[in-house]
Amino acid sequence: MSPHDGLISSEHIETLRDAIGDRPPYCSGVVTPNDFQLYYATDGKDAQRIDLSKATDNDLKELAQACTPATFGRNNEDVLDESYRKAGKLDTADFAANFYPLNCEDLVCVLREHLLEGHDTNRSIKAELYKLNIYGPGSFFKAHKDTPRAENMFGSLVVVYPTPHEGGALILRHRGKKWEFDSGKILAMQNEPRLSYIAFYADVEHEVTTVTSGHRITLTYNLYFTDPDPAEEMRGLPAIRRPISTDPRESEFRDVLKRLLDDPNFMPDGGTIGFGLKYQYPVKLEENNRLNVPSNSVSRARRCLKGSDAVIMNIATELSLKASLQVLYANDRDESVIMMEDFLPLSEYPLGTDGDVASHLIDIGGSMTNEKCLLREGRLELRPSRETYSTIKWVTDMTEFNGFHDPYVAYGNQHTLGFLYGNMVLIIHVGPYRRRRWPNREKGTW
Ligand SMILES: O=C(O)CCC(=O)C(=O)O
Ligand SMILES: [Fe+2]
Repeated sequence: MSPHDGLISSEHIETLRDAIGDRPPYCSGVVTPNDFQLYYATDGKDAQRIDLSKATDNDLKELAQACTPATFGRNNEDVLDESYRKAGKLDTADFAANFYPLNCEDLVCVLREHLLEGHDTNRSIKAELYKLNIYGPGSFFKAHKDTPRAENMFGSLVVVYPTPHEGGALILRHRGKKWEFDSGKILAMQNEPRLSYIAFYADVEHEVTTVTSGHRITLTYNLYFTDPDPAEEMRGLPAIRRPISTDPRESEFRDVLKRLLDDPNFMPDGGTIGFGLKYQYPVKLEENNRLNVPSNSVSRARRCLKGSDAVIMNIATELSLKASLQVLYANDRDESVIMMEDFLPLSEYPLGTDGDVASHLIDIGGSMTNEKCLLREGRLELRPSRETYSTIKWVTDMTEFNGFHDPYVAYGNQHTLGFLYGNMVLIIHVGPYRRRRWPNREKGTW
């Protein structure tokens, strides 16, 4: 037995993992709007109006004819490929509908209670109308993820009109699980015309199965957070003024973590706990970024943490633990990992005879703290540290989807092209037991 065994037992890890729980990454429901009118006008033709609660076949055919084939995002461009997506679309300039999802109390309530979690529940949100789509017989949209339009975009909302249709179910897949939202069936079960809707997080893969009869007409919206993270705003306020959340998941995680911190057998000498992020956050290293200028992807992700990722971060911060998002770079020479506070574009670097990427990261990260990375409040941005993967106690495994392959050219006795793989994770530092009993509030760490 190594002397480190028992610092954190598998039961400790299980307890923490269970306390975070798992929720589906979507919510759905039906609503009754004021009306079902749709106005549209394309190609300089007269404007048309249809009531989509009682549209005739002819109305729908005319609407379908006014639409153009729907494109989709692939490798940063909009492409038309009917083997991947077959549907019609109208752009927002060409139609108007008398429906405003965020004026709809029921919908907002479901969104807040079943999709947004923890501190996100009360954040201001914005729904931006994106397209009208029409899926006639034979239309479909193969599996994809929606293109994030901005850092604060957290999801998509699809609203389906009650025009009868069969097929055209939306299938969602996330972390090995699968869900189905069959708007045709849901709407057929209602005893009056309604809209059915589904909202899901941006990193959830989804597809629309083939429509076999009728027309499936949808409005799609991009969903954004419009205010700063309240937890961010709270930082710096005395601990006593932090609101105590009533979210059941937060209180469970808080209770479990507190109990463990009070347990002398839990990491008696302190240590580092790691969590794989459950949701995906955009990582952007701009091509024109100057060599070795940090990308700020981590600080952007930090402001927009979702679901259980936000729960862990908020509770750890509330308990004065040192918690942060870090980028782990695996060293190519040994078991060690380099923990950085951001992704670091590394287009070129000199490879000395005994150099390796990890040492280089330490060097440039270290030099950056002195020169370029003094933040507004005097906090140093990039502080690299060397750990080994196994000294971090993983409560949930590191997930692949917050990683980034950065190609670099190394100059040694020959040019080589390498790839550096960085992965964003949530790290909590736990102090030794004797210090946890008298937390050093001034330093803000246990
Ligand atoms: O129509 C739907 O249910 C989904 C449409 C979609 O995935 C998209 O527009 O990106
Ligand atoms: Fe989509």
